[in-house]
Amino acid sequence: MLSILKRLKKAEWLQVFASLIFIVAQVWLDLKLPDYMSEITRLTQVPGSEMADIWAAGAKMLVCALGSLVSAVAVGFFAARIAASFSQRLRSLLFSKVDSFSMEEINRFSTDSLITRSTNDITQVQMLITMGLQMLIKAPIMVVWAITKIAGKGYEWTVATGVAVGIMVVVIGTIMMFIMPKFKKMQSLTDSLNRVTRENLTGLRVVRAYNAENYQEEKFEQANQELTATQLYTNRGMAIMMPMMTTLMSGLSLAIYWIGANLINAAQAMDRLTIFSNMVVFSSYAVQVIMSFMMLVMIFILLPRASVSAKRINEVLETKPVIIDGDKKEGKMGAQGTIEFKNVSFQYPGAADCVLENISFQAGKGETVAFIGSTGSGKSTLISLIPRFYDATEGEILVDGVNVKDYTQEALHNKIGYVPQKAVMFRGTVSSNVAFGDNGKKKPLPEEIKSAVRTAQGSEFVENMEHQYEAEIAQGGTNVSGGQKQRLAIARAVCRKPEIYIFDDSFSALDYKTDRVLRSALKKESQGATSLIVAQRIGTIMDADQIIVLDEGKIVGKGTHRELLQTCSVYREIAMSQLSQEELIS
Ligand SMILES: Nc1ncnc2c1ncn2[C@@H]1O[C@H](COP(=O)(O)OP(=O)(O)OP(=O)(O)O)[C@@H](O)[C@H]1O
Repeated sequence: MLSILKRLKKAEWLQVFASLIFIVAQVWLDLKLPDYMSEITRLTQVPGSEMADIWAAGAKMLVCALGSLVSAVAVGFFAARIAASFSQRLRSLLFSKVDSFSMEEINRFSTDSLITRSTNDITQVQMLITMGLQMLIKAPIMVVWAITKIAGKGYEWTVATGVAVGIMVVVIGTIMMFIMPKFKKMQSLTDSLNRVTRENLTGLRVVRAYNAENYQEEKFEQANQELTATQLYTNRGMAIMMPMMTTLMSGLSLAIYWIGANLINAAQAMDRLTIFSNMVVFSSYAVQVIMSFMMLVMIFILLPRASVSAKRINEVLETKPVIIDGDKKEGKMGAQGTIEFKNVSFQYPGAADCVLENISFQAGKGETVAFIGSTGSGKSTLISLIPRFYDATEGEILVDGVNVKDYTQEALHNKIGYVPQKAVMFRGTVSSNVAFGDNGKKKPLPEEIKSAVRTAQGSEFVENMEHQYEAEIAQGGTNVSGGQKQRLAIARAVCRKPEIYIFDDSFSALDYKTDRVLRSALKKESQGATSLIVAQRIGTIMDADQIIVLDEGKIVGKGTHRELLQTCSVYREIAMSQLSQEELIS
């Protein structure tokens, strides 16, 4: 918890200090009240007291109470401000940290846990700061101050208070011992609940189509049940604790009055009034002591969960991304548009075997290199190494003659137009999705956006939409078809005017005709740009300058379509399964 508080800014520490002053003022004013109460008690008992004196003491009491109220409001105000601005900053820090993560870190934490950490965990810390600042500081000051006030006012009462505090410590300690570990479990159970909910919502169509609602509900119920059981356990602990505390408080007041009654009985007549007034004051202070402990109990309720949350937030913030930026912004002179893999091998983090082994090839400027192979042969993995979604385990990948690790990621990504296997759309408009991101150049003009959509064969459907290029795109592109999403994703890459295109099976949702027309439009548009295309269809890649055939992570064939038909049995097999005899020899 403390390590996360190190991230508080100077201005926030100043506000903490200001709160401290108000808290001390509040405690002082609260502890002043019993003194006036004692004076009023004394005045009412002493014959011949002036009514005006009673009014004066009452007025002072009122001023103290009002002062305490103002201080409490001020502390509440500061606490809310500090907590809100601190959590706003934590959210931004987490967001940009997660943005800098490679797929390895994202997979390590899991998307669901990263969402819980950026939302629920920060709320826990925010709650602790809001409540804690008021209680955590106030309670100890109150306890110490109240104890010094009651010291010496009668050892019988002090013993009674000591016993009550002793009982309370034992009760709190025992209950905490049982419920603390449960608080720790609660956050990871929230992760699970998020995971099941997210999985269900993203896969809703499949869930419906397969009548899997019951199965999903069972999974949700299990996660929900576990979280509920843990919450019930902790809440029951708290439910026992609170009435015990109030009983203890009432018991202590009773004990103080009972002891007081005995002391008054045994005392001389002239001492009775002093004992009575001491008793009134003592019982007020003793209640304040117990109240302070109760406040600490409240903190104990929040603290374990918030400190688990703080630890989880810190884990993310302190993670050093495995992908470290280089400092180069430019490639080698004369090597622009070239890509070279030199003996590249790759193993997914935690996986037992290499997914890619000893991959070497070169792509010259303006060339099209295609990758084909059976499912799981490593095609997507291979091309994901170029934008450094992962770093190669062995070997080197050169873009424009420079190792990808030596570039700043921004400079590297500015060179690339990447179209993923599954087209990703963001909530916004057609234009905002096509002109997405930054490529280090000027923002594209509306004409350029239109031209990119035209190249991607998307003009017709976009212009048929209401508001055309300003038509709304729902989150995840749920209001456009799979093929339309792919076209917009391709238009996004075209609009970027990159040196290198990477198409990860990006033509699969297009019909054969559109696929062909799109590729020829793309060829015209992207003259001079190097293209790497992963495809399942031979038709898509037949014209490539170089086709690389992958099998179980190894290159088993390299050459043009015609060459491979002669030399590579794996390629021939794929080709024969897709093309007619005429197409094969044409
Ligand atoms: N994040 C990951 N962690 C561990 N292994 C992975 C991960 N992603 C993919 N793999 C494994 O790597 C291998 C290659 O996967 P990849 O997605 O590169 O294949 P592919 O040739 O593109 O397949 P497809 O044609 O089906 O898209 C597969 O065996 C897959 O199980």
